[in-house]
Amino acid sequence: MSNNKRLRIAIQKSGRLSKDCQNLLKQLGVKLNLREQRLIAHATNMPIDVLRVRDDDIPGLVMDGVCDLGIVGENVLEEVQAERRNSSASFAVKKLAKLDFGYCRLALAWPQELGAQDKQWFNGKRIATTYPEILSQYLERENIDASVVMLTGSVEVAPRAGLADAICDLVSTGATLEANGLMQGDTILESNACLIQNQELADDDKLALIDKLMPRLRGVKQAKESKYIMMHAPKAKLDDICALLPGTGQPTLLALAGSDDYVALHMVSSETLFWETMESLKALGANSILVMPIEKMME
Ligand SMILES: Nc1ncnc2c1ncn2[C@@H]1O[C@H](COP(=O)(O)OP(=O)(O)OP(=O)(O)O)[C@@H](O)[C@H]1O
Ligand SMILES: O=P(O)(O)OC[C@H]1O[C@H](OP(=O)(O)OP(=O)(O)O)[C@H](O)[C@@H]1O
Ligand SMILES: [Mg+2]
Repeated sequence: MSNNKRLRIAIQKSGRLSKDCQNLLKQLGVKLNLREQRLIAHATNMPIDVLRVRDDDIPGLVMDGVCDLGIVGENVLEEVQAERRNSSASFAVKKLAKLDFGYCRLALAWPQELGAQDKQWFNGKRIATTYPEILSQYLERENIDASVVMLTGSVEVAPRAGLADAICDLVSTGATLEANGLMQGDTILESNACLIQNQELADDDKLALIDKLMPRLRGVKQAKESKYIMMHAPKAKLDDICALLPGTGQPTLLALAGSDDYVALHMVSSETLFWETMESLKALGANSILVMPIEKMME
């Protein structure tokens, strides 16, 4: 257990999740002095320390209580959980939130020249992956008798190198598969980054700090999805205009200096305005239509 009085958060040191994790902490109001080479960064305005490590180590650090919180891909979390379930190490964590970055999927792929294949094709084949536990569970579920070849990197070259017949790897744009002449098959897992907490965390001050950060996290997410919409709207068409606006929120109507026919209409919407809706609003006589991003929100 961490007996440090400061809340310890583990994030990826350098890789796909690093920038997004740093941005998130900044949006939550955590001021960090991140010097590139430092393993631990201390927040200057809250009792928080950020540990920067390899993503593979993050679930274990949180499960063992070395860190109180961690941000990691669900793919890595599931793999480590399955690994630890087989040994007698602790594997439970509390998933506090699924985050809106780090999206990727774990998918099967094989050489393009073999053409489309069904699941039965994998029987007797060798599949290279960095996620042996997740893959084995899938194979068992689907009743496929294939062998798993564990590689920690460059999985895409395995078929060409003769190390395996197929692969099971992370895909986001599909560019890496294409560059290696591979064809994508079933998705085994869809993954986002997530925020996890040590399950046995009992320190009241740390729990209170997490309780303070969680509404901020929700606020950041909500703000990202929301827009502030403003326009000048003809009074005579207000009902038609409101019917076109997304969401159920009531707009604010303000008098427009020098005009008896128009009002200024403002509203916070949970979604953006599509061009088509803006054109319809304009056709009803609205003008000066603005759709603006929102930085922070608290309801
Ligand atoms: N296109 C993508 N490919 C791989 N991972 C992605 C992608 N998009 C998002 N991710 C997520 O980012 C996580 C980290 O990916 P990255 O490639 O930086 O890991 P890594 O090479 O294992 O880094 P580390 O050195 O920390 O072990 C992945 O586990 C996954 O959750
Ligand atoms: O579908 P794509 O958009 O091409 O992304 C998929 C690739 O990205 C990841 O590797 P990454 O680039 O993070 O490098 P790494 O394997 O060295 O970690 C992953 O292992 C794939 O190789
Ligand atoms: Mg890693």
